Amino acid sequence: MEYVIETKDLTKFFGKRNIIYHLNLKVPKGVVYGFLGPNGAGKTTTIKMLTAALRPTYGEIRIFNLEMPQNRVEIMKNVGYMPETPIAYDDMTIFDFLTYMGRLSGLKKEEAREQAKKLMKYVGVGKLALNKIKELSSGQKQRVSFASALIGDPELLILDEPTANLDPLGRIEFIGKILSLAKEEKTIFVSSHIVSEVEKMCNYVGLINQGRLIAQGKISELTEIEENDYDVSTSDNKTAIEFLKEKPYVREVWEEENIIRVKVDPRFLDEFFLQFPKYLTSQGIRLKLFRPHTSPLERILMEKFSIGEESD
Ligand SMILES: Nc1ncnc2c1ncn2[C@@H]1O[C@H](COP(=O)(O)OP(=O)(O)OP(=O)(O)O)[C@@H](O)[C@H]1O
Repeated sequence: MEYVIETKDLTKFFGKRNIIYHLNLKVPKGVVYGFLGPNGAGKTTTIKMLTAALRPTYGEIRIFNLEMPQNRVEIMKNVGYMPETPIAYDDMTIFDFLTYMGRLSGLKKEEAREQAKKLMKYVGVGKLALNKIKELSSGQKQRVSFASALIGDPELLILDEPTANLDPLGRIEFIGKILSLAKEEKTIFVSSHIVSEVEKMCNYVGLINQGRLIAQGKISELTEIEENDYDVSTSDNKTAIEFLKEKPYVREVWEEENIIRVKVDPRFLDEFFLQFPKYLTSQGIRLKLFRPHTSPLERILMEKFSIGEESD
């Protein structure tokens, strides 16, 4: 397997505090890798080491199979990086900032200007081109920072909580953009603490908690275990519940705020899946909602993270 990012025993101390413990990240080419963990888990610290903004205490980092930080300049030519706190060039206009960043990445003046215009439009700040960075809202700054990461059409994007300041519509738009970049076979490493967002945008995940990698792999493989609790809503819940109560494979069934909760014997999930919708159709009852009670990734998180346990 070809890994775009690979770390071996990556470890970071701040003074005596061990913040990152023996992290072995493996990010295959062409995946959208969600680096998921709660506040303070160590996501930003890891990302800063990946982009050579911070030196590891020990451990190895290879990006495009080159060692970081020794090959920083060569590696970063092909990496678009969006830091957690974006953009220090407060007095520049958006247009000048993106043109300048294009020039720094080696583009000619005209190319840099053209690219800046295209990217401003792409991330939805075209109308603000002549506004200074310091006049922007944090969501607008985040859009500009995303544009800056896309300069030069890099193969790898490293994005640190890119949606943190976006409004709900901005988040949906952003996820759409990540999905279309994924179609172009870019590798995208994106940190987040929002499970639903990672589920929509990523096909790979690394779960980090208190500086340790707890699980890593394809989301579809990690979440393979079947869920036994389902949420169901129909156009006639009363009849649906009567049917379910009769079935030996239904362990429990009850209704909460118009949603039927069903606990199914895991050995007979197939029967449930086949018989229940068939029965509803035969009775002319419409199925409005049918989903596992807990989202698969959320379930993994709950299993793997010791919830409620405070770090030192
Ligand atoms: N320069 C530093 N000196 C000392 N401790 C630090 C430093 N930077 C980060 N830390 C500590 O390292 C831990 C991990 O922080 P980090 O910012 O990497 O977490 P994170 O997962 O990105 O969190 P968030 O989701 O809140 O951004 C925290 O406990 C933080 O207090």
